[in-house]
Amino acid sequence: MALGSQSIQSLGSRVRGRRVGGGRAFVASTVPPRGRRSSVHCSAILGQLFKGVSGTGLGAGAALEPQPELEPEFQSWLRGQGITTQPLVLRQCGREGRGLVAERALGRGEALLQLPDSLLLTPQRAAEESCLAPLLRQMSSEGASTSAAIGAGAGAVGGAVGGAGAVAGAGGEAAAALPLPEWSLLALYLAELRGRAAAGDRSSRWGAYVDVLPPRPGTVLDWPAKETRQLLRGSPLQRLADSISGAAAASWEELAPLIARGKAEGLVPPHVPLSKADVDWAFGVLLSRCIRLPGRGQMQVLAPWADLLNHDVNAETGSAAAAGPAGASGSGGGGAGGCHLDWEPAARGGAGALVLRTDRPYSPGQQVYVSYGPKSSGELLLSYGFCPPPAANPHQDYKLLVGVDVSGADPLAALKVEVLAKHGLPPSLEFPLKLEGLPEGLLNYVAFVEAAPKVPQELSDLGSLLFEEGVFPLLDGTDTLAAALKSLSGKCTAALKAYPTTMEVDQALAAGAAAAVVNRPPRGPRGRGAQAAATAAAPAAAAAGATAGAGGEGGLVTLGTEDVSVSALREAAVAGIRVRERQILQRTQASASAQLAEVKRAARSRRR
Ligand SMILES: C[S@@+](CC[C@H](N)C(=O)[O-])C[C@H]1O[C@@H](n2cnc3c(N)ncnc32)[C@H](O)[C@@H]1O
Repeated sequence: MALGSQSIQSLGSRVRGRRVGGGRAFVASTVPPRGRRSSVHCSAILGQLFKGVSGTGLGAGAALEPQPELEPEFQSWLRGQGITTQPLVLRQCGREGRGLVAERALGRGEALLQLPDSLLLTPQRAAEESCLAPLLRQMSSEGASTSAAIGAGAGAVGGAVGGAGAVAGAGGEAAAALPLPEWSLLALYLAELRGRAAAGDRSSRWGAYVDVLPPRPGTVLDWPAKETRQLLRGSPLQRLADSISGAAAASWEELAPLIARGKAEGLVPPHVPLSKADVDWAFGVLLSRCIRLPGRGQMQVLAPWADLLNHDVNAETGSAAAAGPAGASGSGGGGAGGCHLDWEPAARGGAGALVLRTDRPYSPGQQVYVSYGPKSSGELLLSYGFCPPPAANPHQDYKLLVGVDVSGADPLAALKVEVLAKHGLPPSLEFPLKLEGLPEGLLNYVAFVEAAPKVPQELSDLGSLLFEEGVFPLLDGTDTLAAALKSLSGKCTAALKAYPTTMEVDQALAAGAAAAVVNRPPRGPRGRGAQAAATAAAPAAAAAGATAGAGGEGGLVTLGTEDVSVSALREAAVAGIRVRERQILQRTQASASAQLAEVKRAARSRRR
């Protein structure tokens, strides 16, 4: 599924003439295309969403108290690789897990991190260092490159990855030489590294990095499939979950025969399982930590140390575009605010480095954030395992899928698909409905796919009028704008009916979790063993805007005074998302009805 915001925007930009909603309260909104995000932003202020709930106690301007070094082996490895970790220090940042904090006062525009190429786990490096390197080389020389299936599927994951917008197919600077999509190469090598680490094999230089990766990244890939279906029923998030798991499955389909061949040829050391479980874990790590570098041709990499930056939605304020550590993109420097993370060729005396540039001054003790991109709370939940309160997330939306009915019920379907293609539009599109207004171009698109002209050839003129001139004509005496508004209203009704729960139930579910969490004082710093459960707890804890203490084993975490299963926490987070989605649908429906009434009134007065 490739329902890109790029298409939505190009559609919007084409629509001229009679604008719908323009100048009214219900105005058009669009999403920046993933591929063109040009900056990553960070903020030192704990997000509004999480005000006062960080377990670190590190508020803006607080002095940084000395603490024992976190992940000392990892940090000593970094130093051994020539990295100066200062002036950022690794700290436990409450519910957000580990994060990077300013150790001293930082000035605006300071170049931090400075990771050289040798410290980036690139797809090329993964291919070269993999135990399957001989096979991968052979594939490269045979020009095997990317399979279409994976390219398409993984692209969907990539979009979720770190907001990576990261298309997992050939994308990086050395893409032409890659035997497999970037995504698959990284997953393959990461799975091998995990196997080696588990067996105590310290031969890889990445061992210290792999040791600090989360045992359960907490993405939707960790959710039981049945639970995912139940939880997301009725929500457009189900499509995102499907595309993420579909891409992971497609990638595994591609890797499995290669791994089997490598084992048969004795290339895989006996202590390295390269199991599906290890590859699945690697997909989760990539989904939540992979970084896309515009400065290196959109290459996706794992970047130790840089991938310890947490997300703050406010970190993108004041700038045109953003992506996250996982999608960290930033060529172009961004707008007024926000850190900028990207490969800078001139850094390190011209050798090049991954650089994080501060957007403004920071006080000692302030956490430095980046934005993982303009993502809804559901997108963050599925891709990163945490869920900011949807009502406070400016990127919260309801992704409405609109498309030509290709089931056979519409006799004009083939012609419609053809005309849409002529205008550079796909047969179906996701439009991000928001409380503030309709996505630009939505009504034009709906008017077209719903049209049923008596003379099919009229579709061609209709396409030109709607998409090139932004004009909604009369078609066989029917006002196409009125028809689009009516259809939109109907779609909202249907979407509202598709939820398995009621608004009241969802409000209670979400509020119940929030109350239980808020009533619970945060616990002390977590140990490594508690991390998996804590990560899983993050969604509802974040949904509640508070910290859940990490508790017991076997999927149990402590929430309020009770031990509840991680499933219950996810349920509460998703309930909070459904509440917001419903509000968006209701507002859209009300607005569509009001506009429809206005259109009818105008038609009546024209007739008089
Ligand atoms: C790129 S890593 C950042 C480092 C991470 N905190 C760690 O300890 O490894 C992304 C993960 O950090 C956590 N995270 C990042 N931003 C967060 C936020 N605003 N709230 C809660 N968790 C967050 C999530 O677990 C996410 O999957």
